[in-house]
Amino acid sequence: MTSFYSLIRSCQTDWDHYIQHEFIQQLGKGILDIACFQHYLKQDYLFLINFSRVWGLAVYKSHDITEIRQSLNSLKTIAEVELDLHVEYCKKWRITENELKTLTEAKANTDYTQFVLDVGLNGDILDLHIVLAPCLIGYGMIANWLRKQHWYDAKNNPYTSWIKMYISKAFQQTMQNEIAWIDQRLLNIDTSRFEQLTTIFKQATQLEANFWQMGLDRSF
Ligand SMILES: Cc1ncc(CN)c(N)n1
Repeated sequence: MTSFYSLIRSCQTDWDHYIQHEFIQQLGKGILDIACFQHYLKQDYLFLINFSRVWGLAVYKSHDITEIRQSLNSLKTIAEVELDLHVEYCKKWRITENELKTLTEAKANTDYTQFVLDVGLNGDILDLHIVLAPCLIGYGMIANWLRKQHWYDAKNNPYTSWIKMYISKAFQQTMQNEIAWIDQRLLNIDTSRFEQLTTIFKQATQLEANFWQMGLDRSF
């Protein structure tokens, strides 16, 4: 049976590279250079703004009022809650709001958001959810993977607060709801449609891994 996990299996090597990326391993061990994490956080502010635009697109692409409300809810959560939390979180890492507003967008960031927006504009609501899946579901799975590692020492790790956001019940529940939504839509698709979706999923997964690499290299 085709399910969300079939998408992962279709690009297992890329998926593992993303979930277990060097950036994540160093973060989990608490040895990631703070400058790399700060660079990542700054770029992620720009990413979240673009990400909220994509949910706006999902509102437009929705089939019915239930889907409209669902997408609107995601848009509101990012624009009204997550972005404010991100700005506050950045302050703890000595990144000012002014700095966030005057950032230059890194290539890995532009490439990723451009791809997501292109898929969103040209595809349907299912394409949109699939292109966003490595982002939404991937971070929850990264947090779960980190939790399973023996070297995760929560007390002495400066990045524990970041990991906790994605281990949280609220985030894990959102992730499970998204997996269920996708599973439902994958039930009745044919092989060629599934192949289209695997191409989108694989590319988005690679672009997420590039985002980690951008953080690690502090590149623009
Ligand atoms: C680049 C990226 N990907 C995913 C997430 C988690 N929604 C994020 N904050 N930033």
